[in-house]
Amino acid sequence: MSQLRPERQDVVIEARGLTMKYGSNLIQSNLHFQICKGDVFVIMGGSGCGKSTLLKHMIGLYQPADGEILFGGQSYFTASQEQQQDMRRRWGVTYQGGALFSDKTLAENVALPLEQYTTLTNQDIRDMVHYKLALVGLAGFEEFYPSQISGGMCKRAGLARAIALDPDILFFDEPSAGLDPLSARRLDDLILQLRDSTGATVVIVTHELASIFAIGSNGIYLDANTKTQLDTGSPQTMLNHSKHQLVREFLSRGEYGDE
Ligand SMILES: Nc1ncnc2c1ncn2[C@@H]1O[C@H](COP(=O)(O)OP(=O)(O)OP(=O)(O)O)[C@@H](O)[C@H]1O
Repeated sequence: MSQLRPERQDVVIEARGLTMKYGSNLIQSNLHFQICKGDVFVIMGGSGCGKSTLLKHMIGLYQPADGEILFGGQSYFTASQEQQQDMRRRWGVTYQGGALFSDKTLAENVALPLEQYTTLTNQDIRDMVHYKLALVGLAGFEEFYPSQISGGMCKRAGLARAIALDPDILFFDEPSAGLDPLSARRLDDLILQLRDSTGATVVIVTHELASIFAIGSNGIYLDANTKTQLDTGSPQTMLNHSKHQLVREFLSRGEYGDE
């Protein structure tokens, strides 16, 4: 089993004995990890090991088969409806491709959570939308539809929507999938910049080794065969010191795996 980091005061998310299943199909069992404030926590592992599934459990889309995920000590599934709404309000989620509504402009897309969760006036919402789009480098694109901008811009617009409510935790599923290396790098920089300017904690599913090392401060490696975590900690530490050859191989694209 992997090493847990020592207990820290600023733990934002903690998984304890988390087991995830679809019906009777076991995906991962007995996961333990801690994510601290300001971490960029990377969920890693081979195809189909359950990375997206873990993210979906974290945001309350699926209930653990066993164990729990705690946010500041509170499980989403034992929280009251009011607490659940409050938790969701503090999460910003972006899916692959940005998942924008194609029949809405960028401004309308970013305005949605503000309309849903706040009592801001229309003018305040317009100002906030303008500010958030400017933060991700999309000032002036308010009236564009997703089909009129590039894939990278769509992802940035998705990010603007995710940060609309100034979330404490940002969740990303494969944010740079399909982007050219330069755009992927810019997205990484943007994620770090937003983390630094908002103080948010970031949880990210990614296959991109460059991203893993550029932005990951902490993470977990899930194994599809044994259906459990092989390691947790910083990607660099795992690369240099993981006792699992598979983890070192994964993080070095096969070049650093020999025992
Ligand atoms: N809604 C679902 N219902 C049933 N099985 C599912 C569901 N979603 C995913 N699975 C299965 O769970 C396993 C893990 O899927 P998941 O998408 O979490 O893996 P992943 O590590 O994110 O994969 P990839 O790297 O290929 O995106 C896969 O075998 C997948 O077929």
